[in-house]
Amino acid sequence: MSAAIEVRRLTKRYGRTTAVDGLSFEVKPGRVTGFLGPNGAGKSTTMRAIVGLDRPTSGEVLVDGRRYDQLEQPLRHVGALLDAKGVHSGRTVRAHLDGLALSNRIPAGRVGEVLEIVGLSGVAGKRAKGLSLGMAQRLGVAAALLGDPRVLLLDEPVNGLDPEGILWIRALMKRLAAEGRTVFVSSHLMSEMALTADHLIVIGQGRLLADSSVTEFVSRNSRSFILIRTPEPEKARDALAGAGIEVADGPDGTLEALHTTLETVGALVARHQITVYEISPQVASLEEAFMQLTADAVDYRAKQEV
Ligand SMILES: Nc1ncnc2c1ncn2[C@@H]1O[C@H](COP(=O)(O)OP(=O)(O)OP(=O)(O)O)[C@@H](O)[C@H]1O
Repeated sequence: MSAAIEVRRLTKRYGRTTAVDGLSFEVKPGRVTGFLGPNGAGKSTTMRAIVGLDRPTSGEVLVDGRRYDQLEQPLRHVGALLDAKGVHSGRTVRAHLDGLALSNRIPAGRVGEVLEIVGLSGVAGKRAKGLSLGMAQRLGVAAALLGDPRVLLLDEPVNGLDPEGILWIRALMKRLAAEGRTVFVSSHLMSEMALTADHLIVIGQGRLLADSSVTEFVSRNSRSFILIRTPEPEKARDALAGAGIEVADGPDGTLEALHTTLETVGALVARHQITVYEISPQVASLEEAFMQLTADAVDYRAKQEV
């Protein structure tokens, strides 16, 4: 399937700060693609470049094969939720969406539909600027959906939502992807992406660190082992080595048996009559894997050219 978003050698500098540094990747339809990176990694800058709000210093970004400013009716191609702070309009929720529909030649009837989708029909007459952050997020999503676009960009949509709102946005993103749309969603939380995304683009300091399915990312980056706590570490180490099992030193004098199973280690210590206080399977969390991958790239000020 061809890509709906193509980022090609994108670089964006603000003065001496390089926010995005030669970044290339593609986002495909029919799945949720998570855009992950620590604070200041360049996610928002990349998303703003996709919808033409930031001009690349070099490189280009295409949506459906064209630059955003070449799209005839951009809102019908791509819908974006970029500013989590919500709408400051003094108009009502419905009037705000009516205005957007009118200026983008979208039939007025669509406003009622999107209000229904985001669950705001009941507050359509309320002033937009008085909405809670969670409701403002929903209004932002309604605006993004207004043109029934095939491509959706959501910058940290979970921010400010309560648990029910979080479940709602996750389900909505999955549904939109299942309809064959391209859903590109940023987050600085790996745990959130693990629950929502099918595919991951990971960046740090404006550069690509990973472009893979979530499953691949987990198997490549998470470390699992059998933890052994024993007063006879030397004996245990010899027994494991004798059975061809790789063993590493863990914290507090523990041992870590790699690429093996709980059953194998259990049978081995029994056969060698080794006293053990604990044998347990351990899996490094995805969050740890992500922190590990991005550790060198965390820099809240981004790279300064000297
Ligand atoms: N308009 C701007 N002027 C100057 N510097 C900017 C501007 N926008 C972004 N930056 C800088 O570019 C870098 C990348 O910022 P960006 O907001 O794209 O990162 P991010 O990954 O979205 O981070 P966060 O998760 O904190 O939103 C940061 O160092 C930021 O300070």
